[in-house]
Amino acid sequence: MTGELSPIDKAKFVAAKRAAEFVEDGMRVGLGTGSTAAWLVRCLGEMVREDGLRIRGVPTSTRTGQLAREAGIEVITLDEARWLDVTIDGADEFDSDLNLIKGGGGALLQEKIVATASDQMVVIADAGKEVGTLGAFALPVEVIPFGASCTRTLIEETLVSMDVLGRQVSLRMNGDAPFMTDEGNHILDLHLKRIGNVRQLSLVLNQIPGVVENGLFIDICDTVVIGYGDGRVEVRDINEGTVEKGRLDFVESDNLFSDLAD
Ligand SMILES: O=C[C@H](O)[C@H](O)[C@H](O)COP(=O)(O)O
Repeated sequence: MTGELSPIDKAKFVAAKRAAEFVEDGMRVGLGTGSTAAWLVRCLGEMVREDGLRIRGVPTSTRTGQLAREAGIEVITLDEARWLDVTIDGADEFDSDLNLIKGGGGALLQEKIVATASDQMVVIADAGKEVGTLGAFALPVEVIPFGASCTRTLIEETLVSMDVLGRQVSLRMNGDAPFMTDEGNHILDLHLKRIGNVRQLSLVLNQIPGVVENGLFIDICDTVVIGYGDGRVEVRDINEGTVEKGRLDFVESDNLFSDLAD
C-alpha cells in the first residue's frame, strides 16, 4: 500500500504522524481541516482505538467532525471544551515567522477561532508550503452573502490604496453557485502574489463591513512540523527554530495507508 502513495501524501502523513505525538492523554484537541489534517485525525483515531488514548476533539469543520467520529474520537464543541490544550491543523503557506495563509478549504473562520482558543497551535505541512513571503497562494477572505459585491469592491479599493501587488479578487465557486462555508458565508480569494505587510493587511481587511475574517494567521502558530516525501520530518519552534530533524518509518503505519487507499 505504501508504494501507492504519492510523495506529497507521504510528506503530509509523516508530518501528521509526528505532530500526533504532541497529543497526550486527557487533552482537549483542536482538529484542523484539509487533506493534511485528515491524516492527523486518522493517526489520532488509531491511537484512540489501539493505544487507549483518551482525548476530546473539537473539529474545525463539518467534514473533520465526521471524519473524527468515524475514526473513533470523541467530538465536543468548542463551547463544551471552553479551552484547548493544542490545535493541530494544516496550512496553505507558512513563512519563517510561522505566519500562515489558511482557508484553501474554506474553513478559516472556525480554524482561527479554535486555534486562538488553544494553548498551542501546531501546523502540519509538506515542505512545499514554506515560502519566503506570504501571498503566492490566494488569500481567502470570508464575507457574509449580504452585499457581497459591495464588500468585494471595498476590498479592491483597499488593496489599491495599500498599493498591494496583484489585487485580483475572485468569488470562490462550487460549480455554478458561490461556495458556502460552514457558517453560510462566501469566500473571496485575493490573488496578491506577495503580501508585504501581513499585519496591516489583516487588520485593514477585518475593518471592512461584510468581512467576517481573513485567512492570515499572524502570531497564532507556535510550531510547524514539516514533512518530506522520503519520510524526513523537521520540527520548527517559533522561539527556538529547528528543534528536531528525523525520519519516520512507513512500515508501522501500513494499516493507515490501507485505510486511505480504500
Ligand atoms: O480551509 C482549509 C484549511 O485552512 C486547510 O488547513 C488548508 O487549506 C490546508 O489544506 P491541505 O492540508 O489540504 O493542503
